[in-house]
Amino acid sequence: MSDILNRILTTKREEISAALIRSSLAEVQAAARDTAPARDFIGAMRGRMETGQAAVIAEIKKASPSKGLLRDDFQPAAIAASYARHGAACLSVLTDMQYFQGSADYLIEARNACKLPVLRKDFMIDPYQMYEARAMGADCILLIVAALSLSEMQNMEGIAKELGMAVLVESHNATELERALQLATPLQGINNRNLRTFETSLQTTLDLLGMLEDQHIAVTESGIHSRDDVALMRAHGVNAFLVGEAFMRAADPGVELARLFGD
Ligand SMILES: O=C(O)c1ccccc1NCC(=O)[C@H](O)[C@H](O)COP(=O)(O)O
Repeated sequence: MSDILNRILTTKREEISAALIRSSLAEVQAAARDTAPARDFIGAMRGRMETGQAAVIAEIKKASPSKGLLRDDFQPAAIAASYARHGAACLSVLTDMQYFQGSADYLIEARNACKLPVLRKDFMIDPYQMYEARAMGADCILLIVAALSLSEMQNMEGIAKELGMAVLVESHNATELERALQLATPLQGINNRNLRTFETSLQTTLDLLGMLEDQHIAVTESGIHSRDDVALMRAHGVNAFLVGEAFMRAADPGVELARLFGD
């Protein structure tokens, strides 16, 4: 496991211990079950692709370990509304505080500002976080194969299903993808970022694509910056994208989405 992932996961374990003192598992489970039903994340993705469009998961991320602060003028509700106006299929909102300057409040504000389904982008290692995610309104959660055993992922996928949330499973290499493919979710994320060097290479997606089957949706994640990047992916049949930095650095993130993905 990379150093950065190790550090993040250590922080997550500390955060979960602290959260359990504030609210018990039973309390968070009750809050999750009291929340309005989840929006259809996979349906929104498929809806775009069925009409020949790219399905873009547009990310709301203030900062990142690899790039530091990405956006000073950070207003999640305004960004979400702009993404919705300019054709995003779904949102991804970073809720990790320590490494990404994210927050649960940002997810709540972004989701309230539009009708798009929302991914809670965080480092999920414990079922507690799944109930927390649903209680804050998340419609989808991320499972990072590098951070979890197969049985942990299967257990968490089962809880997501019970709560009506979709699962995006994320791999960085063929060994991870073999494990990811043992889950039921069609949403298979391939992350182009090497977590040791932080370099991104779209070749990672191209190398792993052949392992997926017709029922899967390949989501290429990280390092999409230009219309050429989008065209390269689409030429290889990849029509689902998770994009953060390129949008966050633009004056209007939604306008940049339309520029990268428009005809
Ligand atoms: O973005 C990082 O620096 C990072 C570091 C360590 C673990 C995960 C990290 N990023 C999470 C992501 O997967 C990206 O936010 C997402 O794929 C969007 O990537 P980009 O378009 O390159 O911002």
